[in-house]
Parts: sequence; structure tokens; C-alpha cells
Amino acid sequence: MSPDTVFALASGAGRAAVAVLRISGPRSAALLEALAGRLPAPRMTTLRRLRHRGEALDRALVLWFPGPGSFTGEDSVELHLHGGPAVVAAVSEALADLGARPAEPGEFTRRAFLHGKLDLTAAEGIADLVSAETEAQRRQALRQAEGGLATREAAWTGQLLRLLARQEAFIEFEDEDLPHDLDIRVTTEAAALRRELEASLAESAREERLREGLSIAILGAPNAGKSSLLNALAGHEAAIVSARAGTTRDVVEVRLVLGGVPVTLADTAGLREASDEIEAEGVHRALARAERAALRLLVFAADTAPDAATLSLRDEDALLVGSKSDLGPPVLAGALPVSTTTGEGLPLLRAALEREAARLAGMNEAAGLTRPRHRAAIGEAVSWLAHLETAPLPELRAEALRAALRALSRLTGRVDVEAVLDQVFGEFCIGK
Ligand SMILES: Nc1nc2c(c(=O)[nH]1)N(C=O)[C@@H](CNc1ccc(C(=O)N[C@@H](CCC(=O)O)C(=O)O)cc1)CN2
Ligand SMILES: Nc1nc2c(ncn2[C@@H]2O[C@H](COP(=O)(O)OP(=O)(O)OP(=O)(O)O)[C@@H](O)[C@H]2O)c(=O)[nH]1
Ligand SMILES: [Mg+2]
Repeated sequence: MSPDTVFALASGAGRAAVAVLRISGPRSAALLEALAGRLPAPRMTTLRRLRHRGEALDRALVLWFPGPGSFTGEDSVELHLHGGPAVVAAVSEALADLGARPAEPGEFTRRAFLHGKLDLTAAEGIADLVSAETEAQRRQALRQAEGGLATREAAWTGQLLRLLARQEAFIEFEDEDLPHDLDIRVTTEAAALRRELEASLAESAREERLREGLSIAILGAPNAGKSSLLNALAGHEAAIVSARAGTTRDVVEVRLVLGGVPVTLADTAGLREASDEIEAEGVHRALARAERAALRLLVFAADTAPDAATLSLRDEDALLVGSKSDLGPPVLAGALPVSTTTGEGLPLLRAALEREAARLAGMNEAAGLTRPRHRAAIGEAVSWLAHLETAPLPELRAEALRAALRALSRLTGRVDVEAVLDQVFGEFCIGK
């Protein structure tokens, strides 16, 4: 059963000077020959007139990538067309007429995975590179696309395999003169590995926030100056400001980049017991946003006593802002004095926000877990290793090690634990 030959626009959807159409699958060469004549030399850019059923379609640069030395590992073609939508449509129709079908989202990378060109973490890294909007996201994505996480997984898997080999040896050759503490050493080293995996889990929140963007919420009493602060940080009048308390009801979002970290900054309704039902809904939404934000800016105006509702949101992920500093000193110790009227404190506030963004979502030293899927796999490996530490029999410990290996292998999607074990045991000759 040979797979379909698929095509898709690889360049952006909008109008551009050049559009890249990608084709992959067993009929790639035949399609290229049908449209552009004899096959050009592999991987060499060649200018060709494209024709279909007697109609000239475009003069295009064409590329022929014979498998397996292509991105997908299959025979592939690229057509670099003039970017007009009618050109892309005409060539797409010709390809469909010749028996190719439009690719599903992600199908090229899926095929690359199926042909062993990349593992799941690298495929995710490529998806992240395609949607990276900031410098820190680009670095994170490139590191993963280039195998940073897969390399860590391979190291963890290697350790687990060695432990399993020893545990199996202990079971198999129990009567022979093995070091009597072999079994205990397996348990000790498994515990060390478990702690290392737990450390990567602890760092995963930062990696995920960088990949997804950091959520920051501005909270405070009505009239505290929250919307003014949002506008000052955004650099434009995103939210309505007025002297009337209870102006903002909806959550107003602006996108910022703080130290390479993408941030969604949200202005919210002033916190109070609102009698107006619309305002009450606004307060409800403000509190919901406060809860899911990674960082809260708590705003206290210089001319008002700190209110209990805002004070109750104080924790280690809150930054205290003493707004309207032109009217007097902050009413709360530790609050950063800021005035949107005079501009006082705004550069310091921005610097504090960048520091917090780096703390909450900055890049780590080692390639980390950037998705819930990674967390789930590592979390499962951790619980099997914890299980091992209390398992009463060597056979159960070996079983826990196998289960931990299977969980880890889900990260890269290369589920070949048994094959690797055979290899390890092939070299393992006990006492001989
Ligand atoms: N025109 C174009 N630009 C592109 C891509 C593409 O597919 N086409 N890419 C698409 O993502 C990225 C580059 N990534 C690529 C990765 C592997 C191969 C490739 O042909 N790999 C072969 C041969 C490797 C070699 O010669 O060194 C292989 O892995 O066997 C091509 C592009 C970004 N720019
Ligand atoms: N003196 C002074 N007044 C300010 C400052 N910032 C805001 N104000 C004024 O305070 C009033 C309320 O400002 P907003 O930014 O709308 O306050 P808010 O916290 O968004 O208010 P709600 O949306 O009603 O909760 C407006 O009249 C602003 O002009 C400041 O730094 N200094
Ligand atoms: Mg407001």
C-alpha cells in the first residue's frame, strides 16, 4: 500500500512575491515531469515553464528531492511560484487533476516522523519554530527542533537501561557470586534519577509559560489607575480611562514582549461589592483572571487606603504598584511608586516586569519540558521509579523499570525499549 502523494502551500497564506508549493509522496517525480518536463538534477534550483493540459501556468523555480534524502524522507518536490492567489490555485488544481491530494495540517512533518527523519520532540520543536514570535521563543523552539530534549531523554533512557540490566542480572544470577549490594545500588540510583526527573518537572512550568506566553493581570480597587497603567505600558490607549469608579468591566488585553518573553497583559474591573449586575460580572471576571495569571500587578493609589479585596491577592507572584505617586508617597510599604501623569517610576516598573518575566518564563540551562504531553510522560516515569523504591521483590523492581522506560520513550515516540534491551544484553556477559 503506497501512500498518497500530497501537496500544500509551504509559504504564508497572505500575498507574497513568491509562494512555495511542496509535494511529497511516491508520485512526486511523475507530477513534476508532467508539469515541468524532464526531472532536473536533485536538489538544484532550476527555472521551468509549468504547463498543464496545454495551458501555461507559471514560470517557476522547481526543486527535485529524491527520497530518502528529503525533509519527509519521501520523494519530494518544491515549486517556487509567483505569489498571486490565481497562480497558486491553477497549479494546485493541476496537481489535484494529476492525482495528488491536499495535505492535512502537519502531514509533511508527520511523514518525516514516520520515515524516521525526526522524533516527536523535534517535530514539536519545528511546530514551535513556525509559530515563534519572540527571541526567547525562537531559541527554545530551535533547541528542541535540534534534539535538545531528545538528547536528555536518551541519557535518561540509557541510565534506566543500565539499571534494568543490573536488576535483571540480579534476578537471573542470584545464586552466583554477584556483589551482594547490587540490588540496593539499583534502588539508590533509581532514586537519584527520579529526583533528576522531578527537577525537570519543577522547571516545566517556566518552559510552558515561555512557549505559550505569560499571563499578567492588573488588579486593584475602582479608580486605582489600572487602565491608565495598561495604556502606559502598552504605549497606546487600549482601555477607557475615566474619573468615574467602575469604568472597566470587560477584561482588556494587550500583547507585550518583555525580555524576549511574550506577555498578555490584562486590565480588569476594579474590585468591590458591585450592586450593578454588569459591574459584578466584571469583578467576577477580574478575579477569575487573577487566578489564572502567572503574575498579578496589585495597584494601590496614593490617595486611597489599601482595600482588603486587593490586599487578599498578595502572594509571591504579585508585584505591588503604588499608583498616582504624583499625589503622595505609596500607602503600602514595598509598593513601587508610579505615576502615569508624570511618568515617574514607569521605567522601574518595566524593569521589574522584565525581571519577573525572566523568573517565571525565562529559558533554562538544559532543554526542558515545553508541553503538558512531556510533563505527563515524565510524571509517569517518576511514579514508576517511586514505585520501584518500595517494591518488595526484584522482579517487581525490574517491572517498574520497564514501565518507566516505556513512559520515557513516549517523549520521542521511539518505542523501542525491547530492541535497545536486546542490544544492551548482547554486550552484557555476567561473570564470563
Ligand atoms: N525551500 C525550503 N526551505 C526550507 C525548508 C524546506 O523544506 N524548503 N525547511 C523545511 O522544514 C526548513 C529547512 N529544513 C530542512 C530540513 C531537511 C531537509 C532535507 O532535505 N533533508 C535531507 C538532506 C539533508 C542534507 O542534505 O543535509 C535529509 O534529511 O535526508 C531540507 C530542509 C526551512 N527552510
Ligand atoms: N493624579 C493622577 N491621576 C491618575 C493617575 N493615573 C490615573 N489617574 C486618574 O485616575 C482616574 C482613574 O483612572 P483609571 O485608569 O480609569 O482607573 P481604573 O483603576 O482603571 O478604574 P476602574 O476601571 O474604574 O476600576 C482617572 O481620572 C485618571 O485620569 C496618576 O498617575 N496620577
Ligand atoms: Mg479601568
